[in-house]
Amino acid sequence: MARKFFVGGNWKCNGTTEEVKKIVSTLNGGDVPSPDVVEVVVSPPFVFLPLVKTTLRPDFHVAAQNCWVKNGGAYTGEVSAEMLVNLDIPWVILGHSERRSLLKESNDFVGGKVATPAQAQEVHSELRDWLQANTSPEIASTTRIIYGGSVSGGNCKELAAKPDVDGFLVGGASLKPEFIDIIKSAEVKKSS
Ligand SMILES: O=C(CO)COP(=O)(O)O
Repeated sequence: MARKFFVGGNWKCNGTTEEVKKIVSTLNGGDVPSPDVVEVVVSPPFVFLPLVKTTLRPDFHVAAQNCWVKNGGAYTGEVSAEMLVNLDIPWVILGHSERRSLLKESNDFVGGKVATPAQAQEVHSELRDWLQANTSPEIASTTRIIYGGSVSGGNCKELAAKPDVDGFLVGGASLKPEFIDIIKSAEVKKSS
């Protein structure tokens, strides 16, 4: 498989210590395809990173939700990439649309409105065409283009079946047991 399916769980600004322990326990008990079929990364709020990192099953990875563009210094409230690497967290979500929406830009598909599988495929295919024209055939064929916006246990299989949907960034549903079903949707790729 040229592009391994990717499932990211963005917990956004949610959770208490007890809730985080519960989510981790659900994930740890979930029966999911092996890491050669799907790469799973969950992204808790900064304050829970060490807890999740030390308690989450080793076949799942942990990401931060943002990081500062510069090294450490007089940047109150920021977290640098160096700090994440120091915690052995080499993943980070950068440029999430909700960070722009804090400044009131629209965010139509997040939190309730899902694109149809055909719409997702159309946009992903155009992005891949752009990569083909502007980078290289190798980059175009190996870059994973993941869909985010109201992915759920109910719609994940149909979305995953589209050839240019290489995975998901899941928000609300990543806090629920249905996240396991979403991870399982990677199996669709094996039969396509
Ligand atoms: O923003 C998203 C993933 O980071 C999508 O969020 P929802 O799945 O809650 O719509």
